[in-house]
Amino acid sequence: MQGCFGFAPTGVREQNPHLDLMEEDILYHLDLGTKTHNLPAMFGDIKFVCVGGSPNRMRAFAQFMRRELGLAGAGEDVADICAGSDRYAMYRAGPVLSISHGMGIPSISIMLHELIKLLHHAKCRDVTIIRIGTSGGLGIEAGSVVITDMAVDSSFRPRFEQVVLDDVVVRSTELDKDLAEELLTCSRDIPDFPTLIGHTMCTYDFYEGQGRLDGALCSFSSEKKLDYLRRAYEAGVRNIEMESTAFAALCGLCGLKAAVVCVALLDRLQGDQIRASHEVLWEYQQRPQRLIAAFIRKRLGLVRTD
Ligand SMILES: O=P(O)(O)O[C@H]1O[C@H](CO)[C@@H](O)[C@H]1O
Ligand SMILES: O=c1cc[nH]c(=O)[nH]1
Repeated sequence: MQGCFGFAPTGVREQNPHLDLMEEDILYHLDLGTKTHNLPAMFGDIKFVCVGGSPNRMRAFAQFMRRELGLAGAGEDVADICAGSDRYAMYRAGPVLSISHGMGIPSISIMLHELIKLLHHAKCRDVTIIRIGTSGGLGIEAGSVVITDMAVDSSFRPRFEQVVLDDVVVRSTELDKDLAEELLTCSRDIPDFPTLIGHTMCTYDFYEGQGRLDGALCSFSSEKKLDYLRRAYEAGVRNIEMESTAFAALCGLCGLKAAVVCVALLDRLQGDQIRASHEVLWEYQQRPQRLIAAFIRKRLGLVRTD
């Protein structure tokens, strides 16, 4: 079959027949390409891909993973593989790739198209991809980590609508249930913060789209906001962010086992503004990273000696 992607042992689920007709594939926003780079040599052994909004977070995660995996060069700065492009940043730590995706669905979609093609060109197999992000919690304590069982849209439906030409194509947002359970099991070894499984609501906006009263525009009352957030809670939503439905849809269609793990920066039933200090927020951001490091170490059969 032409232009197929099949990272999971179960094989192919999506195809782009045009790709095989192209002599060269330029991954413009990553500043990589099939003629300019030896992608199988650079990335063929990648087994885990972790993505998150901010370049600094993803650099810190790669440095942290180097230490956690006991790799040579741990403690030194890591090089940005996409330094020729200032759209996204990409770092490596052994079999782990750490990439930033910016904010919102358009930004993560562009990155994922190019990343998935990169993994395909590099002939990667059995890749697990995890979004490690931040979110607004719903009825949960700030600092809690939510492992997403289902990514839902702002009407609490497990679907992602992609406009393709002049059609709206509806895609499933199912995530890998076994992977979510495996992550929950790993979290039991990290007692310093609560971790739970729940639905994650993905919106197109941080302010009106997430029912905030503190944006430049707001046309609803405090009562309407709370009614909406309470209905979301009753539908099983435990946190709100801005990429999970597109992430789940694209990864699922391309055969990647995917998970979303986000820390809650606040409880949206209590307020809208993020008031925690930079130090507290930095520590919160590290919580999903610690959980994923424990998961990767376990998958690689590494035993803690410290
Ligand atoms: O913390 P990250 O992963 O960037 O993601 C969350 O933070 C951003 C909003 O502040 C949105 O992109 C949302 O999804
Ligand atoms: O409330 C929040 C916090 C982080 N990210 C979001 O998308 N929403």
